[in-house]
Parts: sequence; C-alpha cells; structure tokens
Amino acid sequence: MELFRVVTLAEARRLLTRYWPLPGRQEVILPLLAALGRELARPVTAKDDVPGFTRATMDGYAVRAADTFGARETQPVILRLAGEVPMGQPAAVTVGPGEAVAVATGSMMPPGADAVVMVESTEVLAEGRVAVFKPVAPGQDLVRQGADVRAGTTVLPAGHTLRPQDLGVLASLGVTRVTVYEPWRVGILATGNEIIPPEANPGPGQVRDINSYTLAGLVRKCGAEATLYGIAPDDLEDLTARIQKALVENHLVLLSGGSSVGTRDLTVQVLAGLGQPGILFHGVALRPGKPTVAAVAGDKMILGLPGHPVSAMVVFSILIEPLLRYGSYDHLAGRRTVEAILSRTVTSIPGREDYIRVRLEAGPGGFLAVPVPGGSSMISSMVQADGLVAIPLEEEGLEAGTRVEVKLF
Ligand SMILES: Nc1nc2c(c(=O)[nH]1)N[C@H]1C(S)=C(S)[C@@H](COP(=O)(O)OP(=O)(O)OC[C@H]3O[C@@H](n4cnc5c(N)ncnc54)[C@H](O)[C@@H]3O)O[C@H]1N2
Ligand code: MOO
Repeated sequence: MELFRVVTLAEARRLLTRYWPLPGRQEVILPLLAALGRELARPVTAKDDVPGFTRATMDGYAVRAADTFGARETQPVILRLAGEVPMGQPAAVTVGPGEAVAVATGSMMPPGADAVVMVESTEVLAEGRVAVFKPVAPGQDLVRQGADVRAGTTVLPAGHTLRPQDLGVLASLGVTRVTVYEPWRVGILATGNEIIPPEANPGPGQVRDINSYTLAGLVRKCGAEATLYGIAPDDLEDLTARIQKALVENHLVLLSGGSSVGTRDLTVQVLAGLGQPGILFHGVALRPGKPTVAAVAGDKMILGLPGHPVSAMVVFSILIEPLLRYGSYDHLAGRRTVEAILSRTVTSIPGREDYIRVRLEAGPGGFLAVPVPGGSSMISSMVQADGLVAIPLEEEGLEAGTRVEVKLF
C-alpha cells in the first residue's frame, strides 16, 4: 500500500504558490461593468485630477475665510453678494474682499474664495448683502482639485480584482474599458463507481453526485468559470481521458474522490503520469482533507480532493479559494473572518490542523461559535454551518470560552 507523504498545510500552500498564478492567461479588454470581479492585467494611472475643479461641499456662500473671522451670532459679518455659481457651469464671478458668492453642493468654487459658509450660518439681507454668523477656516467645506485622485498616480495596481468602488474610480477618470485577465477556467470531475447524477435514482450502494455542485458553486463564487466534466468510473483509461480533456480546456482541474489509499484509488496514478513536474504532495496534515493530492503538468494544475463532501469543500476553501480569488494566501481582506467565543470544548489530535464547522449565534458579548455535529460525509453539516474554525497543528483542542476566528463561507 502506498503511504502518504503527508505535508503540513503551510507546506502544501508553499508548494502550490510555487506554481500559482499559472502562466498563460489571456488578457481581454472589457467595458467597465463587464469587468466587475475581474483581475486587472495592467495598472491604471489617472490621466485627470478628480475632482477636476475645486468644488463646494455645502450649499452656502463662497467667501474669503479671513473676512469671516470674528463673526458671531450677535455680531455677524456683512458681506456683499456678488453673484452665484450655477451647477455644472464655470464660475464666472470672482470673490473679492468683503464679498460672497452663492454656491451649491458640488458647484465650482469661484476664484478668490477659499472657504464656504454653509447657508444655515447666514441670512440674506436686503440690497444684495448677506450676514455671516459664524467664522470659517480656509479650506472649509470645499474639496480641492485633485484631492480625491491626483493625475499621474496609479489608482489600481495590476492584479487587483475590481470591486464596485473600483469601477467608480475608473468611471470618475473616464476609463470605460479596462484590460483584465480572462477568468480562471476550472474543470470539475467527480470520480467513483458509486456516484450517479443527481437526477438519477440511486440503486443499492449508489449515491448522488454532490461534489460537482458544491465545487462548481465555490468556483463561481470566486469569479472563476466552472465546467462540469461528469462522473468518471474507477477505470484508468476513462479517468485519464477525461482528465486530459478537462486539462486541455481549463487552467485548473478539480477531482473529487479516489484520492485515498484504497485499492481502487486511481487518481494518484493518473496524476503521476500527466507530465512534469508531477505530484507536488499527496496527503496534508489536515482534518478533514488528509487525502488531498496536488499535481502540476506543464502550465496546468490538478487538485484531487477527498470524496467526502465536507472534506472537498473545506479543502477548497482553505487551499484553492484564496488562490482563485486573490492570487495568494496572504491577502488580508480575503480572510473574511469574524471573532467569536467558542460555545463548547472541541478536541483535536496534535500533528494535524483541524477545521471544525461552526454556526454563529448572538452571544452576550458578540458572536458565539457553536460547533456543528456530523462527520465529513455529511453535507447537511455544511448547510447548518456559517464558517470554519481552525485548531492549530500542535493543539489538543480548544476550550469552551476560547476567542476564535471564524472564517465565513
Ligand atoms: N484506510 C484509510 N481509509 C481512509 C482514509 C485513510 O487515510 N486511510 N482516509 C479517509 C478520509 S479522511 C477520507 S476524506 C476518505 C476520502 O477518500 P477518497 O478521496 O478516496 O474518496 P472516495 O473513497 O472516493 O469517497 C469517500 C466518500 O465520499 C463519497 N463521495 C465521493 N465522491 C462523491 C461525490 N461526488 N458526491 C457525493 N459523495 C461522494 C463516496 O461515495 C465515499 O462515501 O477516505 C477515508 N478512508
Ligand atoms: O480527512 Mo477526510 O478528508 O476526514 O474527511
């Protein structure tokens, strides 16, 4: 029987990042909205200042701040109303000493003014005069040209995944087409003689395919493309042919099942024969997920995930999702964790990293992480869970009341 060369999770990640990102992704130019969730292939540099002109951020009067010094409720400063700046038009009037010009939120600041007095601090008097009841500081209630984005600066680096706010800054700069990478294409193949499609009625010993659907869902949530390659029986030739087809059409292929040490477990045999550099690891000090196998053949990567539905999902979440979604394991915003208090003691075996499923509940001082019962074959335990809690490699468990980080699904 083949023995696993079990690596730690850290080692497995290190091995995968040697090859990730895989080379050869095409660049495509897309209109702004279509680029949401895509990864920029090139940095974007601002050609213009945003805002393109200094503008008021309150409805009121553009003034010279110094003119308002000393203004009080009981002793207003009286300024001459020199005109107004209409929205969306250039400021045609200049603010001279002792003068005020009416502005609205977003209108262009007239030359000569260095602050805005909000309308609530003023009163219009007869004969084109305005009383100011409060002093303003220079720069008050305006945004200077280029204060948001300065022309010439890099607003978004290459490799950045575009979020709604990123589309916003691009729109503000007049960038309506961006160069992004094609999405990662991920082929998904279930294996096992006992696995049947979900629309079929299982005979004795048969089970419906869960993993194709959980994995495809996880892949799509990462913004990648998922294609199902059906169910391969435990047959060397058939399995090899399906994997090869999936590899041609995708960057990454995910298999589930057949990664353990059983006599019919062909996956490793097939992966070993696909090309160089070959198998990166077979076995991770992880629970669930120990029989995970990874290989690289040329510029393609193949992950053999455990057959148990929970294990396949957990391994995807901790090993693959960060790469597909953020290109690395150390993207801080990618962690998506919440702090919670563990509701009961959980045990673990030192020497492997344990991932337990937890449900979040409202506790007295924040979230409570309640471990969800059920083994790694039970998909319903994932349905009940909101996230995962890691028990570190050398710990024997975590006691009730421990502050834990819950990685949300
Ligand atoms: N002697 C040992 N036995 C096992 C070990 C071990 O180290 N030594 N590891 C156990 C662990 S842990 C896991 S996890 C499983 C994983 O085994 P495989 O990856 O080889 O998966 P299979 O044996 O093919 O399947 C396991 C289980 O999952 C069901 N399955 C598989 N694919 C699907 C699918 N697409 N949809 C739904 N369910 C699926 C399959 O029917 C089995 O019940 O091995 C342990 N054994
Ligand atoms: O480690 Mo297996 O992947 O328990 O379920």
